Amino acid sequence: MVRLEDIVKRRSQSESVFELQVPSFAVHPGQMVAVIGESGCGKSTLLDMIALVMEPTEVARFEISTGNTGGVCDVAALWARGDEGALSALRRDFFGYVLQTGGLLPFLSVRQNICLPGRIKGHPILPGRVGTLAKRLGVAGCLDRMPESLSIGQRQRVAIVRALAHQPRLVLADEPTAAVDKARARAIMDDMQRLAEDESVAVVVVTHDVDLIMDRVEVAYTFDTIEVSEQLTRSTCRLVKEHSP
Ligand SMILES: Nc1ncnc2c1ncn2[C@@H]1O[C@H](COP(=O)(O)OP(=O)(O)OP(=O)(O)O)[C@@H](O)[C@H]1O
Repeated sequence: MVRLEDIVKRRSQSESVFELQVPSFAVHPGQMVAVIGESGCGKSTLLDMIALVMEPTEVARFEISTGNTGGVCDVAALWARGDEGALSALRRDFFGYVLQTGGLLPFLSVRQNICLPGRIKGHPILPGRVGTLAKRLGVAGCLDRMPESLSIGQRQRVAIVRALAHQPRLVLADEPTAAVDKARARAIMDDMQRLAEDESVAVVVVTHDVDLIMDRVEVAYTFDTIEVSEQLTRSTCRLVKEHSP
């Protein structure tokens, strides 16, 4: 569904340069892939490139399969010719996002929060879908409440409903369980994994929590980071797991 090969991203800050190398990265429909590693190793940089919000510095191959008919979009070519219209359309239609702290707007009800991305994107949400997803994630009773009256765990579950409501093909989750305790984190990861399988949605989860994620995913990537010189830090993304859980 998403395939990256030989991608490099260089980020400069005053005198120092951080270089992320991604020899190979892939995620397929129905699969949950973990991206793990220490703070500063490049997890968010990789996620931002996959989300098409950060342009790679060098790229050999960056492809997204856009439909069930086998259509493949050459993202590298879109970046190369600065086709912002096509990139925006992909961002709008293809992705769902789950953020670290839920990111719900406090002045909208839970239901309005869930429906907002679909409204902004101009994608009507199928009748009954919000209720069905909310029921599956145990937040059906929260739909007409305001976010402030929900626990942190409930807010994260609502954020997952919101990410999936408009039927994206790929969900990007950046530390989705950082704000909840271990038991809730396990339950939320299990829910995301089951939903990914049932809906044939691909999920990329960025997390520090190796114990939490490794038993749950078929595929995981991490980073080898070295200080090449005082000025240059190089981090290389590599596969650490590729088995059935
Ligand atoms: N805006 C920026 N400009 C230049 N360099 C940056 C910028 N943001 C981050 N970096 C550098 O890029 C490197 C990777 O950052 P990134 O945020 O991808 O790491 P991370 O693994 O997601 O970290 P964390 O787990 O702490 O969120 C870091 O060394 C950081 O110093």
